[in-house]
Amino acid sequence: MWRGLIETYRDRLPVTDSTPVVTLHEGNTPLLPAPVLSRRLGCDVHLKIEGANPTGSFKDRGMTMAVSKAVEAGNKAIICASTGNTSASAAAYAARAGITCAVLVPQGKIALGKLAQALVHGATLLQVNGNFDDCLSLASKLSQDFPVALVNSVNPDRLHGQKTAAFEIVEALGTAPTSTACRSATRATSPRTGWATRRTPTPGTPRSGRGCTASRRPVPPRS
Ligand SMILES: N[C@@H](CCOP(=O)(O)O)C(=O)O
Repeated sequence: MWRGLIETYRDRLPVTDSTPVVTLHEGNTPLLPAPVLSRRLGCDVHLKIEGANPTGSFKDRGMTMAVSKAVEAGNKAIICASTGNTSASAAAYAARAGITCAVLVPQGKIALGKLAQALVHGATLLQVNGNFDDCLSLASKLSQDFPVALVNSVNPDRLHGQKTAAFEIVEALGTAPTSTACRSATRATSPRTGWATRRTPTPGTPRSGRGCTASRRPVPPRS
């Protein structure tokens, strides 16, 4: 049975035997061949279906790490700024860990379905009269002034979790892809995914011969 990212990739993550693993069995998402896009772009395109994660987004990859490490450090509460997916994920993992989750959202600028997920999982919602950056500054200040862990992707543990998508991609393809692309909303994830695919051992393939560029630009068509 799939036991979630931390158990699967613990040799490549900053965890020890004493790290409490907070998991909803995230990861192991399908890598779907995309024939229409492949024809249009002139190369083999695969789509990683991250919506198949427990709360419906790739954020769960990072959140299993961030919440596990927050609990390991003795935190009884986490905080995040969000416009949607991060709040749903943070709330679900906090509920799993039995700790408090506070979510700062820009008033009127959050996806309602995601807001509902956060509330259903018991998060405390603070609406801020400002934009996402204002929420993040406030969340960051609160995490400095109070014993509460910030779980936005400025938290390096989040990025360690999110890089695991690369391990799954390489395992599914049997080799590193030429290029990975993430939508721009995942600023922190794109370089980290490229970093990880470059460093994932691929049996039978010289590692140095397989480059991977994390890019937000489409892959140029083959001539
Ligand atoms: N669009 C994001 C904003 C938070 O990003 P994060 O990478 O810091 O979690 C969201 O889902 O709220």
